[in-house]
Amino acid sequence: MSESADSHTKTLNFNIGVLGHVDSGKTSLARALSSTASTAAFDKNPQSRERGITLDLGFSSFTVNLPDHLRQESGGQPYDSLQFTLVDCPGHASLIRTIIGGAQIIDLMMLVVDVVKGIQTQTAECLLIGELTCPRMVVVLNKTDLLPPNKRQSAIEKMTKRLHKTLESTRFKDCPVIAVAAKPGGPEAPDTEEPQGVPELIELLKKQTYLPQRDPGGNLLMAVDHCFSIRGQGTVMTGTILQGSLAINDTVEIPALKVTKKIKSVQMFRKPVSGAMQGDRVGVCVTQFDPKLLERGVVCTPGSLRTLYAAVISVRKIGYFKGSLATRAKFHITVGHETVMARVTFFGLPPVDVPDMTQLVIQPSSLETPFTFDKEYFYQDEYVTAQGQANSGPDPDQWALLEFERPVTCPSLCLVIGSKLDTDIHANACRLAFQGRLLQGFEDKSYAETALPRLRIYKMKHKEGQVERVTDDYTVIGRNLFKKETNLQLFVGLKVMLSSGETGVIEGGFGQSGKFKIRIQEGLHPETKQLLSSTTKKKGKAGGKGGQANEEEPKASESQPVGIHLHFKRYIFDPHKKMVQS
Ligand SMILES: Nc1nc2c(ncn2[C@@H]2O[C@H](COP(=O)(O)OP(=O)(O)OP(=O)(O)O)[C@@H](O)[C@H]2O)c(=O)[nH]1
Repeated sequence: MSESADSHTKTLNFNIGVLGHVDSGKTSLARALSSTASTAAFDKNPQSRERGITLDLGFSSFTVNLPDHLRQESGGQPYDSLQFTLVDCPGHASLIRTIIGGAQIIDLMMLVVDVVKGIQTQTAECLLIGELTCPRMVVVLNKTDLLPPNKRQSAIEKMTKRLHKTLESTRFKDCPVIAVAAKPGGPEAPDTEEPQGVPELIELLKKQTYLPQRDPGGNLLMAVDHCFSIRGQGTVMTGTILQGSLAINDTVEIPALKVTKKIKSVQMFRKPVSGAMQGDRVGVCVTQFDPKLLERGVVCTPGSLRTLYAAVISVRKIGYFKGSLATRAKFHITVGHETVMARVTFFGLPPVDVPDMTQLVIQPSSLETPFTFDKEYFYQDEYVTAQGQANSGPDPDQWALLEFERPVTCPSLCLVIGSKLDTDIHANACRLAFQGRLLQGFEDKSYAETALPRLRIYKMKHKEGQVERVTDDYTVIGRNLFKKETNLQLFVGLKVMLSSGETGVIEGGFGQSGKFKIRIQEGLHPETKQLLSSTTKKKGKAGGKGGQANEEEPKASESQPVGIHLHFKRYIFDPHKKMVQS
């Protein structure tokens, strides 16, 4: 919670994410709110006008009188005013980046809907993101001036009903819906045209506020969105503190530049302060560096962030995503404050014939599925939705390995969103594919050799061959299970099953053509011997070499009555590709 420059007044900062489909009027609304608040009689604070028009890279703020319910809630720590910081989220990529980065600090989401167009693709995506990250929402139906005056009220009511129906299945079930015209007349209208419904919206926002939980503890993480230098003073980075706190004289790290810098001064909305904490928007002046090197990025407690080449995440498919989640496919991954491409490998626990109910228990934290290197995991060609869970609840026991195209810097356990941003926004399809939480990061560039072999993800394989002949009561020669070039040593010791019922063990290769010896511990059944010797006799007649151990390949047309079945596991990241018995 911010302490304003004047130590006699204390301002409570409340962050509102402004989200909605392209062109729904987010920026116009943010502008209308800021200017209405600073010019109208909402605020008796003399500094509000100056603050209210601070528009910088999608962030604006305005100050209003503290509502009574907050005065009561804040009890021993009374505030004098309430500052709304609007985080206007523009294009999609920056939207999810901002939201994920700001997940801990957005206290309320304002979903802007074009009243004429209703719910559009991005509206639905914003709703999803809101569900993942935001405790409260207000829906703003914008552009009501475009409705014919005589049908305006009924059209607004109809749209409100439709929205409530859509929201029924979300946790924003009873959220308020309000109608406005942020910029009546559209782009051509003169700026003097007064917005409609904005004072009412401000009142509604005030009612929806609560005391946000901010934690000054833990490592500092600040998202920087702008950087410039001031001659003689240093370089200023503006941004939002996502985690922890900072103060003058602290040393902070800029991971992208691999440098640490000392904080010389801090400002909040142009007023000097001695420090700031989670949720605050600040300008931080540090010792000089070239601002061009850091357009956007993060600042943190030295050594607290990790640069990852790959990661294991818990994963849940987003129900509205129509595409498939195929292993080895590439997705845009938003993690921490970055969006990068990554190749994804999905895996889960081995399938069970009889469902073990303990495996279907949903983790209460809903996003964090325990992950450990000690378990064995089952490779999935495609993400598997847990039985009976549909897409609504968290999937237990579903993970994914992400291999980033370039390393990412992020805090541990952060939220991860996978999307297909290259899908056409007008295709009317949800581009958010899955969400999860980062559970295990791989910081070593050579993770494929060092860490991945520890990740025991296996595929089940099945091979079928035939017994060619018997050499003695305890040994048979098999064929057609392996190719000539297969390294049979990798299979030595694996158990096989004969179609006649006996089990055996692969003892080693036999000759050069991929044949192999099987040791039958219990001995061959007399019937099996009988069956095989009759085939061998037949073959002997045909080929003239029956009974003798040789490497001649039998003709494909010759039927072999005894089959060999081999089931084994293959660990997909095993550098030696050793085969293991199932
Ligand atoms: N008629 C009318 N037009 C509006 C209203 N609000 C916004 N517009 C117009 O709608 C267009 C989009 O407005 P913006 O505020 O830029 O929308 P946005 O959602 O911020 O757009 P992006 O950031 O590009 O996603 C502009 O041409 C605005 O002038 C309104 O209340 N009525």
